Amino acid sequence: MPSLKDTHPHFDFFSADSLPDSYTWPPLDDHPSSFHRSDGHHPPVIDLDSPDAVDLVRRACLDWGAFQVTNHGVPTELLHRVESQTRRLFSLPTHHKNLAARSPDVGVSGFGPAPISRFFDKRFWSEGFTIIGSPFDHALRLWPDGLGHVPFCDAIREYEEAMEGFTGRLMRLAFASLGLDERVAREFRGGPTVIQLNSYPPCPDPGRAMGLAAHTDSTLLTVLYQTATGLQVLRRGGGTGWTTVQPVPGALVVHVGDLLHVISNGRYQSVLHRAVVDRARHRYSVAYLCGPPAHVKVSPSPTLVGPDRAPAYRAVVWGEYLGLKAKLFNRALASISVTQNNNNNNNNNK
Ligand SMILES: C=C1C[C@]23C[C@@]1(O)CC[C@H]2[C@@]12CCC[C@@](C)(C(=O)O1)[C@H]2[C@@H]3C(=O)O
Ligand SMILES: O=C(O)CCC(=O)C(=O)O
Ligand SMILES: [Fe+2]
Repeated sequence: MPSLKDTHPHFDFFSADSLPDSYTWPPLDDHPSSFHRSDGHHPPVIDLDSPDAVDLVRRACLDWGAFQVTNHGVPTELLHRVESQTRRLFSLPTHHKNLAARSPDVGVSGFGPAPISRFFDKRFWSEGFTIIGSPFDHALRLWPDGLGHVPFCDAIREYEEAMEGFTGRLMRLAFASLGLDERVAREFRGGPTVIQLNSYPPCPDPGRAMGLAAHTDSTLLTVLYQTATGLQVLRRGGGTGWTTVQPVPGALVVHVGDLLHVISNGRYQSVLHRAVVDRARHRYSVAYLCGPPAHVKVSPSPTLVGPDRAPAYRAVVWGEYLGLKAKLFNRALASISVTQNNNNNNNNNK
C-alpha cells in the first residue's frame, strides 16, 4: 500500500522548527509531558532471581501484558554498547543511511520507517533499522571504508547471543506461568533473530507527533531496551488510558506478543503499545523480537483448552502471521480467531 508520503524519504528531522502537516497527528492524550497521570499503576518491575518470579510474571501478563525485568544476566556494558552503536548508525547522514534502505526485493531488513507506518496517513517522528539474522551486509553499506562496520557488527552479534540465552530463560518462565513445562518452551526456541533499532529525534511539537503508533508485536515475546521515557502501554481492558513505562536503569522491558496470546488461548493478551517523542531529548530503543522457528505451528496449547474453553485461534506459522500483519495490521489476530466473527477469508482452519 505505497502512499504519497513514501516519495519523500529525505526528511531532515533536525532542520524542522515546526511540525510539517504530514507529521501532525491529532493531539495525543496522555502524553507524558502533560504530567496529569500519577495513579501509581505501572507494569511491575520483576527481579528474575526472586523465588516468586513465575507468579509475578503470571500476574504481570494477566494485568498488563508487559513488565520490566532486572537481574536478567545481559551485561550492562553490552546494553550501553548496543545503544551507542545504535546512536552511531542513526547519526549518519540520511542519504548515507538510505544506502542500506529497506527494499521490497531484499525483504524487511534495513533502514526506513517502521513497516506499520504505511497503514497511516500521517508519518512517524522516528526512523527504524530492522536487522534479520546477520547485520553484516547492511553494515558494510553503511560503513564501506576501513573497519567502521566492525564495532556495530560485534555489538549486534554479542547482543543476539546474550538475548538468545536470556529469552530462553524468559520463555521457560512465561510458559511455566501458564502451567506449561520446559519441553513446550523448548519447541518454540531458536526462531530467526529479529532486532529493531528505533530512533526518535527531538521534536518541536511532541504533543502532536507520533513516534510509533499503537500496535501489538507479532511475536511470542519482545524484549525492549530503553534509557529514556517514551514507551507507553495500554493496560488490559484499556480503562485508565496510556501508561508511561518509566525506564529503570539496566532493566529490560518485556511485551507479550500476539503468538503468546494465541498459545495461551487468550489468557494472556498481547499488549497495545506506542512510542511518543520529546522536545529536547533524542531517544533510542532496541527491540529484540522473539518468535518461533519458521516451521513450528503456533496454536492454543492443548492443556489450555477443554470442554469449557474451546480453542480461540487456528494454527499459524510465524511467516504466515507476519504476512497477515503486513496486510491487516491490528486486525491480524482477529483474522485467525475461530470464535469471533471476522470478515475475511483467511480463516481456513489448519
Ligand atoms: C518480524 C517482524 C516483526 C515486525 C515486522 C517484522 O517483519 C520486522 C519488524 C518488526 C516491527 C518492529 C516495529 C514495530 C512493528 C509492528 C513493525 O512495524 O515492524 C514490528 C513488526 C511486528 O511485530 O509485526
Ligand atoms: O521505542 C519504543 O519504546 C517502542 C518500540 C516498539 O514498540 C517496537 O520496536 O516494536
Ligand atoms: Fe512494538
